This record gives sequence, C-alpha cells and structure tokens, in this order.
Amino acid sequence: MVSTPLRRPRSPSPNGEDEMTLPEDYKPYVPVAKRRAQMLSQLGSKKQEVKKVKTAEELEKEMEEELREQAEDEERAREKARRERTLLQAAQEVKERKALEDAQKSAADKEAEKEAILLAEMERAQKKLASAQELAQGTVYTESLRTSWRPPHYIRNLSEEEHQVIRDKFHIITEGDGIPPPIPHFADMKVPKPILEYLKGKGIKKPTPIQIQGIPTAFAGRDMIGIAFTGSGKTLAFTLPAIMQSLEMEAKLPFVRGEGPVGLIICPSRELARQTYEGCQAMCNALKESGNYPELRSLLCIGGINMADQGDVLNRGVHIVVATPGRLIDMLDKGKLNANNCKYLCMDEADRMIDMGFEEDVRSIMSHFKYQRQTLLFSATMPRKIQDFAQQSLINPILVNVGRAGAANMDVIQEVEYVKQEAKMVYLLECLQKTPPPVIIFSDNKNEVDDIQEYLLLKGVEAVAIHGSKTQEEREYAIRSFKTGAKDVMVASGVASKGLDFNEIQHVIVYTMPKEIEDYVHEIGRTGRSGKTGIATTFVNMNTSEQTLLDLKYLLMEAKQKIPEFLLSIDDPRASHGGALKGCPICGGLGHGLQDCPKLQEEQRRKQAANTRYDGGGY
Ligand SMILES: Nc1ncnc2c1ncn2[C@@H]1O[C@H](COP(=O)(O)OP(=O)(O)OP(=O)(O)O)[C@@H](O)[C@H]1O
Repeated sequence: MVSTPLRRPRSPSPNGEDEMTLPEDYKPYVPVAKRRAQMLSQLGSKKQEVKKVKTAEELEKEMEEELREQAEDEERAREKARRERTLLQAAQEVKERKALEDAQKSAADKEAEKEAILLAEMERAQKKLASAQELAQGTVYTESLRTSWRPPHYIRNLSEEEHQVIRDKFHIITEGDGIPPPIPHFADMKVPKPILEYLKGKGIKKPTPIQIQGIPTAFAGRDMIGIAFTGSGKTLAFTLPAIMQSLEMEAKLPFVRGEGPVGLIICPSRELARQTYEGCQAMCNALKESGNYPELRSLLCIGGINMADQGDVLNRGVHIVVATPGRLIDMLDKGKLNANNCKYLCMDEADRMIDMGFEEDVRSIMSHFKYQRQTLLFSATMPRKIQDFAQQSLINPILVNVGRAGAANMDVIQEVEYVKQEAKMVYLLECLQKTPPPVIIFSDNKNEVDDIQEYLLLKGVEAVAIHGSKTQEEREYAIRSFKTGAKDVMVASGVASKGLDFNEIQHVIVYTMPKEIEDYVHEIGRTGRSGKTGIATTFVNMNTSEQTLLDLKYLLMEAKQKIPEFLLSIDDPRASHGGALKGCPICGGLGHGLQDCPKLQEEQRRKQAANTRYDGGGY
C-alpha cells in the first residue's frame, strides 16, 4: 500500500512570492568554527551567571564535550550519506548493466527472428517434390513402402529400452515414428551369405554405427535421412538395401529388356558414382558367383562415358543404376531408361547435390516416377536445406544421425599451421615428409592445383592432379594411378574429390582453407577412414577470413584437437550475446550465424549472377 504524504498548509508569503516550505524542526547549518565561537561567547556570559554553581573549567569541558559530540554526529551523517551514495551508484550500475544485457538479448532475439523469417521464405520457395503425374492427380503418399524383410525374432523381442541401449552405445541418434531396431551384426540383418563373405574379404566384419541403424531402417522400406561423418561407411548402408530390393523383385519375376531399374542411386560427381557403382557391382558379382542367387545387373550412368559399352546390361534389364543427374535425365528423357519399376531412390551427398545446383535436376528426375518409392538421403553434413528438401520428398522419414551433422571425423588428427602465402609451396615439401604416401593436397583453385602439381613434379614427387577443368580421361587416369599406388600424391580441387574413398590415405594437406567449413570437413575426411587414424595439415594465413578461422576454431574444439595460439586469440562477437552458440542452420558451421553463412552468400551470388545474365538477354 502506498501512503499519501501529509502536507502542512502553508501560510501565504507576506510579499506574495512563492516561498519554499521548511519543516518545523528545520535548523540552518552553522559551521563548527562559527558554532565554537558562538558557544565561547555564550560561555563568557554563562560563566558569570553560573559562577556560583560550576567552575569555568567545568563549563568549558562540558562545552568541549558537546562540540565533540556534534562533530561526531556530523561525521556519522557524512558517512551515512557516503554509504547511501555508494549504494545508489551500485544500484545504478546494476540497472545499466541490466539495460545493456536486455539490449543485447533483444539483439539476439531480433537475429533469431530474422533467421526464422529467412528460413520461412526459403521453405516457401521450395515446391513439393513429386512426379508430374502425382502432382496432377494430387496423389499424396502417407505410408512408407512395405518390404518382406523382418528383423530376426530375438531382436524383435527386445524392448524399445533395450534397442535404445544399443543406440546409446554406438552414439546413434534417431528421430521419427516406429524406428526399426538397431542391429549390431550383419548376419542378424539377414544379408545373403555371399555378400557377407565378400565383405569379410574386404575387412568389413561388423557394421559401423550408421550401418547398424541405417541398414535395418532401409531394409524395412522406410524413408530415411542418414547423417554420419566422412568415411563412416554410408555407401554400404545405401547400396545393400538397393541390392536386397532388387533380389526381392527379381525373385518375383525376372527382369527382361527394357525393365528396371529397381534401385536408383544418384551421386553429385562422376567419380563418386563410379566408385559406388564398382562397390555395388562387386556385391552383385559375389551373389551371382555363389550360384545360389540370380544375376543382378547394375549400370553406371554418367557423363563422359559411352553408354553403348553397357548396351548388354540395358538389353537384358537393369536392377540398379548409379548415376549423375545430367546423364540420367538425358537417358530418362530419351526413353532409354524409365523409372516405372523404380522402388528405391537414394541421393548420396544430398547436400552437395543441392549446393551444386542439381535441385532442378532432382525435380526433373522425380517427375519420371510413376509409383511410390522409398527415398533415402545420405550426407556427411545436414544443412537446413536438406531438412526442407527431405520434408518435401520423404514420407514419414527416420533420421539416423551419428555424431553432430557437420562434425569432423574424430579419427583425423587436425593440425592447423600459420604459413605465409609466399612460403606455402616450399613448406609443402617439408610437410610431405610427415607421413609416407599416399597423400592428398587440396586447393579450391584450379590454377593453384596445376601450379602445385608442376612444382612437385619438378621436385621429383610423383603427383597427379584432378579438378573440374580436366577431361574425363585425365580425371580417370589420375584417380586410377593414385588408387593403385602408382602415384604418391594427388593434388585436387575440393569439388572433384568429394566422397571419394581412396585406400588408406595417410595425410591430407589442405593447402588453401576453403571458405565453407563443410568443405573442409569433407576434405580432411579423405583420411581417417574405416576406423584408422589419419593426419590433416591445414595452412592458414592472412588470406583466410576471420569467420572461416572461427568456424575452424569451434570445429577443432568440438573434435578435441589442439588449437593453435593464433586461433585461440580470435574472439567470437556472438559470444558476448551470452547463451550457448548454436550451429548455423544452413551449413552447420559453429563460428557464424545464418546471415553470415558463406554458403547462403554464395547461393545469393549465384542467383544474382543468373538474374543478371537473364536480364541482359543472354538467353
Ligand atoms: N563396417 C565396416 N567395417 C570396416 N570398414 C568399412 C565398413 N563399412 C565400410 N567400410 C570401409 O570404410 C571406407 C569408407 O566408407 P564409405 O566410402 O562408405 O564412407 P562414407 O561415409 O560414404 O564417406 P564420405 O562421406 O567421405 O563419402 C570404405 O573403404 C569402406 O570399404
């Protein structure tokens, strides 16, 4: 309750002017010296009056005492005022600090709001991914595809809690409804024996975490988003289900000319497609050679090769097609292939596919489907765009995630070194001594790739080079000679070698740090594969942007790597906003927010360039 202060009525001022009202007990201030003088003069007169009662000395003493007490009272009052002032000041400081924090908090909130608007816009910009027929007929699938595969009895009998214990043990994170159980042994997945034998021969005896959860999920016919770090065995997790589906279909009714494929695997690069195709074909061969299974035929469908060479496969019906988008669309448009029987669609490196502008191509491929298919997206990173993409093309999907999307492989020892631009080439030679071959050197600049190769050749190092401007033959020669060990070093542009699985790379040298941390994760991921440890050395210098360095710093921290002093000293402007830092929703980088995402900026730049070209009448 608030009490109303009592106010005394004022008597009007005699001169009519407004006077300040003084309290009744008001005493004007008289300095100590003046009071002492007044008292002494009073004392003089009092001395005579009380002469008979008290001696002058006694009176003087009394006065002194009184004065001392007054002085002490004053000092106490001053002290009280001082204390009040300090308290007031402290309260003011607290108030100011709170106001500042509030302002910062609202800045962070504003940022989050902006991000939400941007993301919503991006979502709206994407159309539903479906075939022309489905769109025209308004077909909406609500249930996953059914397959005849079931986990073995003893696994089905385990409780959900027991399944979760296995997931936790292997750091598998899942999201979705009715998630199939994780299965930690290939044999329990009911994988055909000849394939098990083949895998064993390649040293693949136990499934990796992404395979433990991913293979049963795919075998059960569920749509899925598979996220796992580089080199964690994603390829097997999506080729094996394609083979199983093909076996099931072939067993029902053997494929004849013009039929198929059952499984379609799309990769962003020719090299990656070839590698996936070879792995797939090897498993099909193992089945056929066992004599107990029908022949399954796979087809490689990429630019730069003569499709007539695979005419035999096309003539007899094809079960699995591994393709790059451009050549696949060409084949579908020309009617050399059709998706009428296709039940299984997988996009490897889906994030890269979208980055490389294949989104429209994927839409175009989707438009060839007549019936529901099982769709899988695999990626080492999980930008927001993939989540949106999945939402538009997957039905009741399951997310299988091993480790944070975009995190680096923990089996890679990451060493970051500050090397001046002009010293890089010479230092590279020294750096090559760190490990025996094979070694991969990355640079995002094609000219730099050529320069490095030339320099190494001059220095007597057996090096090959690969980048986007090389011919198909040159690229294939480089990969072949490096894979077989004929060449010790491969100098590569990041794009040309994404997802490639080379044998036991000892050392990756990131000669020029890529702008996008995702690319860096892919590059260093060429080593430290299938559980082996590898080394990655990265050169940074003044040319590396602070934001990239910040992304790198957080990535190193997350992977519990040694952080060089110069990285430690970089402050994160967002850290002052307080609260935990969340990764960029676009690329997963930990050192920046959505608005500073280099990926988003690159995309906007591309769009702008395309618009400018269009406006300029270039088409
Ligand atoms: N269960 C396993 N046990 C041991 N090695 C395996 C297993 N599964 C796959 N591998 C091997 O691990 C290597 C990496 O596998 P893979 O290429 O599928 O990785 P990835 O996750 O696709 O990597 P990236 O994201 O870089 O493409 C391959 O040589 C593969 O033969």
